[in-house]
Amino acid sequence: MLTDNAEDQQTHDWFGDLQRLDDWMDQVIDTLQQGIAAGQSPFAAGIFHPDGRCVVTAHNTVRRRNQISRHGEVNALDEACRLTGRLDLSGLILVSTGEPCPMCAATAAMAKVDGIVYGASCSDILDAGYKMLELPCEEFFRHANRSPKIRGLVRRERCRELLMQNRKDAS
Ligand SMILES: Nc1nc2[nH]cnc2c(=O)[nH]1
Repeated sequence: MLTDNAEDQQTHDWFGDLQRLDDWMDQVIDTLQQGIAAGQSPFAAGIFHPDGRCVVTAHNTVRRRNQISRHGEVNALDEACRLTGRLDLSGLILVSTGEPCPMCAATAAMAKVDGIVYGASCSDILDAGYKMLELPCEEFFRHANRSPKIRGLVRRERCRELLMQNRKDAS
């Protein structure tokens, strides 16, 4: 049975807590900047409890690993599964500096996350020269049998700026 405290944590209105969403995105942006310093593409993601606690953050490692699927979101989801020992991440929130592409959205759906928060939009990512399948995340989930709560454009200007400063064709 849940204690009162645990119940509070489960029912916390993270979706409407704009300060919390900004704080989460700031943590993920720090990880993105570590990725850039390590020569990686400007994307990162994290997995959080609704009560605020961070399970993990991870940046994109496509270049370092030479693996096309190593997007920030997939790395964070994989690592959260490893750390928690669960393949079912229901109750947790995926926070990403960029709108999840269909591969990342599908991985989030498989992991059953309760929510997705993203910064830069699909069109911001394309503007910075990163090709993605042009299917907005909300559109993807309209066709899926699970629908996490989705909150986009959190710290969008900062996430977009980091994309534009690290354009794909800049190197
Ligand atoms: N959302 C997202 N889009 C990308 N496009 C290229 N890499 C990435 C990534 O890691 N995340």
